Amino acid sequence: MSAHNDAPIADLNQSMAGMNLSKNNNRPQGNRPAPNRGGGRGGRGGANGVRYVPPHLRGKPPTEDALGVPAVERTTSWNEAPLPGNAGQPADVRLQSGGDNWNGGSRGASMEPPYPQRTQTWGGNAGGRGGMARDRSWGGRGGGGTYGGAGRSFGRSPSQGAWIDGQHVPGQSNPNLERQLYGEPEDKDRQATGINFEKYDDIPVEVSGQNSPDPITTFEESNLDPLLMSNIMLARYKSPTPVQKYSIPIGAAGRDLMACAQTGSGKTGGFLFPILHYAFQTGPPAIPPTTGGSMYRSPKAFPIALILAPTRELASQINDECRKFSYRAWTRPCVVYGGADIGQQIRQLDRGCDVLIATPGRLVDLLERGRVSLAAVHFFVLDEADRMLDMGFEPQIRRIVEGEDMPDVHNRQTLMFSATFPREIQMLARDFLKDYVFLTVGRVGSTSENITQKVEYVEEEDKRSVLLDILIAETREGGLTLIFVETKRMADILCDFLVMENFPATAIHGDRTQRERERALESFRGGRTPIMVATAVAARGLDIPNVTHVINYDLPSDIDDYVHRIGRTGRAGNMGLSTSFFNRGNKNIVRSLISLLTEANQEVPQWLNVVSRENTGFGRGGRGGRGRGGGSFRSQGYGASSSGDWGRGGRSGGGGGGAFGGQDLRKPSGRTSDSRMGNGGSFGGNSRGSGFGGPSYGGNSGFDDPRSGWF
Ligand SMILES: Nc1ncnc2c1ncn2[C@@H]1O[C@H](COP(=O)(O)OP(=O)(O)OP(=O)(O)O)[C@@H](O)[C@H]1O
Repeated sequence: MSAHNDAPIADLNQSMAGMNLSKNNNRPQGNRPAPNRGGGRGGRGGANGVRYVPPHLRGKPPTEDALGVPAVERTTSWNEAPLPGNAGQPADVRLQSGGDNWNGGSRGASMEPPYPQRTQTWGGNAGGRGGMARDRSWGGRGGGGTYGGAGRSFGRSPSQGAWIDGQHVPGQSNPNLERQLYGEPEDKDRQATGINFEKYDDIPVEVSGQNSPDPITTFEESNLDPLLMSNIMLARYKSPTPVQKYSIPIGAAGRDLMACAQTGSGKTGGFLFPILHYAFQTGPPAIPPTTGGSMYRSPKAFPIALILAPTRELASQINDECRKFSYRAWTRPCVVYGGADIGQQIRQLDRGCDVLIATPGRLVDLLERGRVSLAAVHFFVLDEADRMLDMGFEPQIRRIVEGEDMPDVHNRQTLMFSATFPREIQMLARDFLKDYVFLTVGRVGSTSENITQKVEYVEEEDKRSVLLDILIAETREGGLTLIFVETKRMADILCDFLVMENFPATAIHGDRTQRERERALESFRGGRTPIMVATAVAARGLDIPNVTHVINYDLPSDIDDYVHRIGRTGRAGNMGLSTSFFNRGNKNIVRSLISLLTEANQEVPQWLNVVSRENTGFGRGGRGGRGRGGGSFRSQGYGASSSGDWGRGGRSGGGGGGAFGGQDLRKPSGRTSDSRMGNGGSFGGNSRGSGFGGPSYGGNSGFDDPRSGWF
């Protein structure tokens, strides 16, 4: 019996009657004993309908969450009450419920109410030892079956497909679940494609690598598995994005891929479609004989695909996408990440895990506990690959890839995706790839032209008032505003400030608990707090519909981080706006910022060009060199009251250091008399007397390495 058959128990018994249980086409008929646990727990679970209560919740009132934590806890933020869809349940409670819901996910739509009693039985109706094993078992007695068969009774629902006798048998349609997974056409919390979706096709694509397969132009010609196609149609994807046009045939041809495409252009589908196509066509893998469990060991998950992502929220989102495209299929996605109850995640893994989405730290933990084997991994994916291979993560990635039982590079398919890919990381990435295709849609690290990018000169001390100006002027119309700051502390401070000013804001950063992070994201996504202050933890990958404005309150020091941050808007062909506050602390980014703006046909403020030209002098004021008293940028008219347009005359007058060059920059392009640009800003003047690059700006005070909180 195959452990991957997750048809309902009753249906399964029927179908088993006519099944040749000994036939198992693509996996070894191991002579391992079936773990006692499967049958045994079936017995304990008893008949259908008995509700399983996890050990740590037994005897507790149902009002407590799955972690045993009371529902009420501190939120610094506005209105972070649970979403109606979640009915007061934190994500971890969702993990417990409905059959197709067992992976949870950050969206409130993760519930599958119709089948709770089935999915929470343990061992199913067969009961006792002879029943279907809960776990993947290895040809054991009592109908335990072999891996990949029908033994996974725990958590199944009628909509879960199965792999029976070498055939993929899709589960039954479930309109409720469909609504939850795919939403209604007009759902605001789903990313609808925007008016510029077709324009993705105008972006030049470059492919290098030997014998790269031809791209497809439509889904219809892709030869994707019919069930996957039907799920893609349910998701209302009409045509593939450029990265998908290439990655689908490249993936199907068994090739490795390093793909670089702009933010919001469908890279997630770019790797999920080839994985799921393969899985739906070939069924469960054979478990390598040396790595299976035994009756004395804990059960292990043997995913066929491992997808690594840098943040919990992104991992959760990929899991949601995977669930969407795995609807009615035999495959079960599963997500594990830090900050959440590991026991809960282990229970999820025990129920079956075919596509594992993980953050590296938690995966290493589970590998060390022997709960996951990578021996059956056919696809290894690094999403945000450049981030995953930078100094923060690289050792863990190497440990996972090289220090465990994952097939070597020649015996797996490796796919890497990102919107940015610094050259040195590309070189490093080669360690994990073989004969790969390198795909670029647009220039590596370019931004989407769907994002209108503005850069405003704002001194540090003026940022708050400028921000308020922007937020007040914003005609929100249901749009969401995401504000990036550099430190966790600043995220809290700014969020509190906005709340005090009566703006509905929340915050997300690495010092908040996972529950707080999830709630913040939910309340932002749902529009109850349409302003979210975030650190870099929210910079990559998050696909939140209706983010109409990204504000870089603090610019990052790395241009690639800028690309990812502003990429939270202007996705899937929609238009978006980004505003970045620039001041002397950001001189490091100026040149690359100008290149990026120019390339994306964005307006480059004249003053920014001047900053760039004078960059060599830009940082010297602090050292008391050029800045002292002379050559003040501002005294030459930038922000001087006489210049009118540049604001209010600055605070400190010119001359404090600066040395921004001696040009008259009055009336820079596009400025009106609003207060932002010159709102006390003193480009050359600096009341602290430190000049450009002085210690107060862009320094590290209060800076927390965002990496420390990424898990
Ligand atoms: N073929 C398609 N047709 C319509 N919508 C699509 C298609 N492919 C992806 N999308 C939608 O586009 C949005 C962005 O996709 P996705 O999150 O995969 O982008 P990405 O390239 O991974 O972005 P990032 O670089 O920020 O991670 C999602 O809401 C997704 O559902």
